[in-house]
Order: sequence, then C-alpha cells, then structure tokens
Amino acid sequence: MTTSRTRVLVATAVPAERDAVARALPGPGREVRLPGVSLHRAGESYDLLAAGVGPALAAASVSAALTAAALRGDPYGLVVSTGIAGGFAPAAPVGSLVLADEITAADLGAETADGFLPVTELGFGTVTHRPPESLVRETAAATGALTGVVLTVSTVTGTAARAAALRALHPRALAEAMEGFGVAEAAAAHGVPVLEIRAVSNPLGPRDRDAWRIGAALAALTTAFGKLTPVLESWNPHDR
Ligand SMILES: O=C(O)c1cccc(C(=O)CC[C@H]2O[C@@H](n3cnc4c(=O)[nH]cnc43)[C@H](O)[C@@H]2O)c1
Repeated sequence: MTTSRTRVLVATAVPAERDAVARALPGPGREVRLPGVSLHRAGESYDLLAAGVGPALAAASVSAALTAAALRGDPYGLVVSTGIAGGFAPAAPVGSLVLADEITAADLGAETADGFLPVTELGFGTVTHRPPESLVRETAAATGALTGVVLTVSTVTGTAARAAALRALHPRALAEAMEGFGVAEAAAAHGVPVLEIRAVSNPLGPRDRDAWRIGAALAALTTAFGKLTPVLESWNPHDR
C-alpha cells in the first residue's frame, strides 16, 4: 500500500501571522514565487501564504496558489485559513483559540427595512462553508480550540451595538475575522476542503486598538500549529 502526503496551503492575512505559523514548522523554509503570489514552503507538506487583508484579496491569492499547484500536477489536499481574530465576549476571550465548524460571510447580502437578508435569500450563491466534521473534531481535541461559527466581515466591528447585532443574527458565532469566507470560496471552487482556526487578539465591541493583544495571539497561533500539524498529517481526506 502506498501512502501519499496531503499538501496543505495555509493562508494568513499578513506576514506576521504567516511567520507565527512558520515558527511551528520544521526548517527555515524557502520562498516560491508564482504568478500573483509568493509562498513560504516549509518541508514537503506546507505552503504558507500571506494572502492579504479582506475576503476578496484572500480569495484571489488563494485561488492563484491553488491553480498553480493544480497545473503543476501537485494539488493541495487542504486549505487552512488562519491568523488573529476578534472574539465575542464572554464566549471567546482574548488569548483563546477558535475553530470554525461553519465559516460564514456575515455581511454578504442586502439591508432591508425588515433587517439583513443574506445573498442566499436573494437567490444567489452561498454564505456558509463547512469544514470536514472529522477534521474539526480532531483539531479541537488536539488544540483545545473552542468550536463554533467564525464570521467573515469586510468591516471590523467597532461598537457594542454592532457586536450585539452580529451575535443576534449568528448566535453560535465565536469570533470574526476578514478572510475565512474568501479563502473557503476559493477552496470550494477547486473542490478542496477548508479549515479555519484563529487566535483571539481583541474583544469585539467598542474600538480600542490599544487593547489588541497581537503578540500573545501570534504566540498562541504558533503553539496551536505545533499541535495541529500531527493532526493534519494523519487526517484522511476521505473521512469527512
Ligand atoms: O500590527 C501588527 O503587528 C499586526 C500583526 C499581525 C496581524 C495584524 C493585523 O492587523 C491582522 C489583521 C487581520 O486580523 C483579523 N482580525 C483581528 N481582529 C479582528 C476583528 O476584531 N475583526 C475583524 N478582523 C480581525 C482580520 O482577519 C484581519 O485581516 C497586525
């Protein structure tokens, strides 16, 4: 019997998040330049990509990397969206890890007099992607991450009222970030499963940039990937 390694594409927003993941992986890594994106290759299995801030740029960057790998005949078996996030208090405190069992676009739709309508209710597309259940289960067990909905927004929440409105619309939401849904859309277009795991750097509510604990969140991300890589390497993609 032959076993084939799963190649994993890890997408962060910014280089500082990418480097936090790289610190958990073996070797110095090397840069691989592709049309439109540059990858940090760590070992045989991991390509790390600082894909940019926001769902559109993240989707475009991840799509470029997925297409290049497919054309090379060495496609990825999994895409991981990761980085820091804002957490809904008290469910996801600063310093905690959150893992998405649903990756949901929180503001993709239409505002109406009766409230927000997701694009699906307008007859278009999708607003939620679901990572493989077995991978979510195994990742939560290995990392201790809180599991729930992780929202993707284009505008960072900056008031208590907006945080409350989002939680009212998405009662299982633990956190928000700005790339997961874009990464998941790109992965889905290529038929590749997706995972989203994040470290909470700030509480969601009134904007207070000084309260962001970015260093602690990046350290938590490194620790999480140290525990996550054995799971990714033993996970069977056919066991959804
Ligand atoms: O300034 C730095 O040193 C630094 C280091 C690492 C990351 C950053 C970012 O600003 C990352 C932006 C990225 O983080 C996500 N994020 C974090 N908190 C929130 C939030 O409350 N609401 C939405 N997104 C959040 C998001 O994915 C951004 O792309 C800076």
